[in-house]
Amino acid sequence: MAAVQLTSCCGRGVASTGVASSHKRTEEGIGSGLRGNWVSTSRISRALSLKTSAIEVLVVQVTPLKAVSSSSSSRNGVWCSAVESSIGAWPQTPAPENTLTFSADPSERNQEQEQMLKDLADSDETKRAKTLLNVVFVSAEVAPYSKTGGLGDVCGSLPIALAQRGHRVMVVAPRYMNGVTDAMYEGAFDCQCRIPVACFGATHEVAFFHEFRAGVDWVFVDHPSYHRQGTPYGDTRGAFGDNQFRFTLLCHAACEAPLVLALGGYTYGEKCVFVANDWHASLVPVLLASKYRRHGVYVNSRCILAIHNLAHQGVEPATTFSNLGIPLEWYGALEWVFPEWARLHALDKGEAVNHLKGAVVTSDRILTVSQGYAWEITTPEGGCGLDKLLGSRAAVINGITNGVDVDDWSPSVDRHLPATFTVGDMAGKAECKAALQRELGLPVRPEVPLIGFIGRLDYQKGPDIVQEGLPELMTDDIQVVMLGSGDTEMEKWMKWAETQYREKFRGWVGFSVPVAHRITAGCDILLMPSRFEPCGLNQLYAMRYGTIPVAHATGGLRDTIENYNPDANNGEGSGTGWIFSPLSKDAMVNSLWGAIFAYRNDKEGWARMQERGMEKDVSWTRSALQYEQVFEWAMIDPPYAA
Ligand SMILES: Nc1ncnc2c1ncn2[C@@H]1O[C@H](COP(=O)(O)OP(=O)(O)O[C@H]2O[C@H](CO)[C@@H](O)[C@H](O)[C@H]2O)[C@@H](O)[C@H]1O
Repeated sequence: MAAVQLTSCCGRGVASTGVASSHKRTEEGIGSGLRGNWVSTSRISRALSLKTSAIEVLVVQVTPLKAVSSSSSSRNGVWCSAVESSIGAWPQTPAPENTLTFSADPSERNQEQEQMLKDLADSDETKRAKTLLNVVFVSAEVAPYSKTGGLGDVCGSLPIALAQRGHRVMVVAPRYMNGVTDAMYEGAFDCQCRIPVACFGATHEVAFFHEFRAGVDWVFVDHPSYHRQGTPYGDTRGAFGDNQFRFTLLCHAACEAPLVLALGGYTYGEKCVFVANDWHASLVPVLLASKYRRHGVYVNSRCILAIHNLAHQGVEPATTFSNLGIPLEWYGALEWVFPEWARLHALDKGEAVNHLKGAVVTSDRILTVSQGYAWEITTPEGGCGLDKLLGSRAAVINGITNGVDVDDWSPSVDRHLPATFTVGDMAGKAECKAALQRELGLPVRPEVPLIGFIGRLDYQKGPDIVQEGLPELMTDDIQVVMLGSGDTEMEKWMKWAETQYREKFRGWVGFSVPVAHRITAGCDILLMPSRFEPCGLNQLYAMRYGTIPVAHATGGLRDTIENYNPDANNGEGSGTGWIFSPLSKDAMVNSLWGAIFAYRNDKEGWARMQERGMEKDVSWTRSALQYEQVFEWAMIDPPYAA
C-alpha cells in the first residue's frame, strides 16, 4: 500500500518551485500546522498518468508506506515518521518516483488537475477517523507472509487501510516456517516475550515475533506446530490432524498479545476491537466472554466476527471441548448437534463442537464480505446449517464488500507483468496477452478470445462446471487457461484436457501469485462459475486489468459485476461483465457465447466496458470507512456475551 500526503493545494499551502525546495516546504507544512491528509493511491491513480507532463512545483507527495520508520507505532508517530523519512530521502532522489507535480500557479493547472486537488482536499476519505481505536485482527493467514486465498489478501491489506485512517492496528497470525516462504518473516523480530497457554491437557509456551510495516503491527505467534511443510492448513496428504490445537493456540495468544506486547513502547491494552476472521479465530470472542470479562479484563473491548467463508466451521468431536481451555460451563456456546440424517450410525448422537458457531453466539457483531452474502447466510441454501442462528442475529449482521490492494493489483505498476498499461493506454495489455500465450505454449494470436479461470479446485469455485462445458466451448476458435490446485481428480483432468486440446487449452496445476497476475492481465475474459462466493476478489482484480468477468450471479459476484447492456445510456452501453443464473453448464456457456460475440463484433462497446471496470473504485479506503462504522456501533452497545 501507499499513501498520499497532500502537503499543499490550490494556493492554500506553502508553494515554491523546484524539487530541491520540496524538503523545506514539507517541513513548513508540518510546522505551520498544515497537516497533510492520507488517502489511498487509487483515488489519484487516474492522475498518476499526468506525472510525465510534470511541471515545477511538488504539491502532492505519494509516500510508499514501507518508508515509514519502524521505530514508532503510535498513532501520531506513524504520521510524522512517514513524513520525516521521505524528507530524508528526497534530496538524494531528485525526482521521487511516486510524486505528482502540479504548477503552483492555478492558471497553469488544467480543469482535471484542479478537480483532483479539490477532491483530495475535500474528500472524507482523506480525513482521519473521528474516533481512533485499537484494532486487533486475528487470522490464520495474512499476505504476503502466508496466503492460500482471499482471506490472506484481505488480512494483508484492510489493516493497512485502517491504519492510514489513524487507528492503531495489530494483526495476529501464526509464524509458519514451511521451508519455502520462511524469508517472508525476516523483518519480524523476536519480542522476547513468552507466554504459557493452557490447553489440550498441557501448558504450551508460545513466542511472539513483530514487524512494524505500513503503519501496522504484524504480530506472529511462534510455536513448533507452525513449523512444518505445506500450507497453513495441510500438506499433500490432506488437512493437518492437529488444526484444532494449532488455531486454539492462535486464539489464546491473540487474546494475550494486546496485554503483554509493548509494541513501540506500550501495549494496546484492554480497550480493543478484535476482528476474528473465520473459524480459525473463532475462539477469540468465546475467550473474551468466558475467560477474560468474568475477571474484569476486556470489559471495554468488543469482538467482530468476520465471515469470509461459512463452509468451513471448525467442527470437531464434542469430547475435544475440554481441550480448548474454555471454562466447562461454556460448552453450550460451542455445542453443535448434527441432524439425524447426517449421523453415521444408530448410536451416533451427532454431538460436536463448532468453533464458528461459538463465535456467532458470542461476538458483538458479525460481518461478511459482501451485502449479498450477508443475506445468503441467513437462508437455508447459503447458511451451511447456521442460517437460523445467523438469522436470529440479523440485526447485527452487515456486509461490506472487500477492497483491493491497489499497490499489488494495478496494471500500471504490476511487477509481475511483462508490460504495464493504463485505461488511457491499453497497448501493454496486448503485450501481456501475447506473452501469456507464449508462456503457455499456445498459438500467439491477438484476435482469439483468451478465457481464464483462477481458483481453488473445489466445490465452491465450480471447476466441474468448466469441465462440463469445455467440450462445447472447444468447438469455437478460443483459448482457455485454468490456474488452480486442490481436488486431485480435477488436477488430473486439467492435465488430460491439455493433451486433448493442445492448441486451445492449458491447465496450470499449482499456486503461483505471479502466474495469477499474468493470467488476470493477459486474458480477455475471466470465468467464475462459483457455486457461492462470499465476495470474490478475482473479478475485482480482473476489472482493474480490463479483463471482463463472466460469473455466476451469487454473493459478492452479483454485487460487484453489472451485466453488460450495449444499448443503455443512448448506445454508450452499461455494465462491466456478464452474470448468469442458474448455475448450470448451459447458462455458463450461453453467457460466454454472449461475451465472445461482443469481444469479436462490438469492439467499441468492449473497450468502453473495460474502461468502466478499470475506473471502478475498489480501493480499501471505501470499505475501511464502513468497517469503522461497524466498529463504532460495536463499541456503543454493551458486550453481547459476558
Ligand atoms: N492457484 C492459485 N495461484 C495463485 N493465486 C491463487 C490461486 N488460487 C487462488 N489464488 C488467489 O487467491 C485469492 C482467492 O481469492 P478469493 O476471493 O477467490 O478467495 P477465497 O475463496 O480463497 O476466500 C474467501 O475469502 C475471500 C476474502 O474475503 C472472499 O473474497 C471469497 O469469496 C471467499 O471464498 C486471489 O488473490 C487469487 O488470485
